[in-house]
Amino acid sequence: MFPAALILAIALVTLYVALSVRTVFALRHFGGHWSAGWSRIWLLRTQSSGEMNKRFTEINDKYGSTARVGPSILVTTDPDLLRRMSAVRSPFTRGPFYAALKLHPERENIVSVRDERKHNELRTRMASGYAGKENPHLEQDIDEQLLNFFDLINSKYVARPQEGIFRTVDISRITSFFTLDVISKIAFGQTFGFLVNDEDPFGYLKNLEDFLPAIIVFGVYTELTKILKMPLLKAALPKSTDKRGLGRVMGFARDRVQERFGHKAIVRQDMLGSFINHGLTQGELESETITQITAGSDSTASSLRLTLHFVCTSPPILKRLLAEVDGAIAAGRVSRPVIRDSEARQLPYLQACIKEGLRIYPPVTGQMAKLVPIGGVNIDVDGVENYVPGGTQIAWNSWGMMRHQDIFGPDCEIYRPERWLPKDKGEQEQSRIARMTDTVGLCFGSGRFGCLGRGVALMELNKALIETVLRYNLQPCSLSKPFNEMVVGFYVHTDMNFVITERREDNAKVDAQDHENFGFHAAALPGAEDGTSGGE
Ligand code: HEM
Repeated sequence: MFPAALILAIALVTLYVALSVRTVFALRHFGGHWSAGWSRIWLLRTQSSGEMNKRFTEINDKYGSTARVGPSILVTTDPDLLRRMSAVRSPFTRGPFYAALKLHPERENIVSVRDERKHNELRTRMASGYAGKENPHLEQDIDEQLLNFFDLINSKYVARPQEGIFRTVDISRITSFFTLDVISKIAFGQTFGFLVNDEDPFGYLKNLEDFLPAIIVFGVYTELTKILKMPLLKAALPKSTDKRGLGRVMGFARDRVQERFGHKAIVRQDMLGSFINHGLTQGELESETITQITAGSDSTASSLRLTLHFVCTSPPILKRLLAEVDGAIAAGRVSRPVIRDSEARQLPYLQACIKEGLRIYPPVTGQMAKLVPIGGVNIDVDGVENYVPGGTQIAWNSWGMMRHQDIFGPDCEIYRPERWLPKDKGEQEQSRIARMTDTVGLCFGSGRFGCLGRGVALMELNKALIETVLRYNLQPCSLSKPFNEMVVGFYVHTDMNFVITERREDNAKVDAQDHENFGFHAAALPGAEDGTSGGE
């Protein structure tokens, strides 16, 4: 008995070692951390480090534009490879990674479904709803939420030090409130009420933070998603009957969907209305509405808050942006109280600021790994052809992709919107900018996997960035640590505390007058000018 068990154990270990060696050798042409060929522990540690974007970039910088991060996982910063994998007739498919993006306990959604035919069909039916083509109120709905955003700031967060009112606000929180209310309004005609209540009414954002460990583990060991089908674990997943968190959001979405069916069905021209017109069933919609909320809120919020941060902490950039828009307002090219999307698109420096924001902080940093087809493919890695066997997943490193020095210039770590402005009208400049534009557009993915909400996201950014800097001065409370950041495929920002004061044309004049009226003098510390050391 004993020898038989021993033989079995030895046979299993030998089999395991042989399979591992085969896996390690299959991608031996690709550099990476020494342990990455043997296990996914390095990947797990990287994902849980809170700075996966930077660690992936270190690996790509060291080992090449496509490098190894797991036994059968590569990561790439190569824009051409991403385009190739996502192209309409490409044989690459979604990798097992996508299964981890299933949020509804029973149903797939457009982001998680791996079956190509089903995905394609869903995409065709949902595209016009996401693009807002069947929603005549889309722009007005966004404007309304932006004005609610300003009402919240005006009523609770504007500091007026001269009146003894000292306030700060965490802009990571209120920018999320803004995009969450926008998406709920344009998706099903009713806001969640984040902005008007100045709170997270469902505990959704808090719940997202609680889920971070699971998001990290499932993103690496994607096969674990299968165990979630077990009744015991399934019961622990968010449900639409929950009182708080994602489950409560699911319940809200389910109720909005239910209202559209039955004999007293509400008919509205919004995303949901468009999806219904294109034949999505009630069950499909219950799953898709959760995806709308998760896909459509955090990414835009992080881009908005970080672009605001970069613009407002760089006086020459802010000055130039304001000069551009003030000039356009004076020329009657900007609607009030909120700029139109079409007008914002005509402001080159505003566009440069937005593109630079998306470049320096691409909002989606998750793997979004594509699966190499059976039979394998040859790919180019920095000028060398390498074979990748079928079944390998190729993830993207969006952070590294947006930092290619040969595309964006040697100062790609710096927020500099000027890089987007042509230095002359020559062909070389045109192709430099076209290449940068093509690459930064990839932060939305590409081809048959590209973001369906791109137009909505850009509309929000076009409006919110310029209208905020027109109304307010924003100053981070701490320059040494302006915010806490955790990167887990998206950004979790906390304590992004800013002082917000009203921007009034006459502010500078008023201050100068105050000094005159009260006879203030700069009381300099004794020092060099009067020849004293100031120490006595
Ligand atoms: C700056 C903001 C945004 C960025 C950077 C962004 C980026 C992305 C990326 C990288 C993907 C996946 C690409 C892939 O799988 O290869 C994606 C997919 C998607 N996004 Fe966005 N997104 C943004 C905003 C939005 C908004 C506002 C919405 C909804 C209104 C939205 C809806 C979607 C949907 C539905 C998909 C799935 C498309 C499909 O599977 O065919 N996104 N987005």
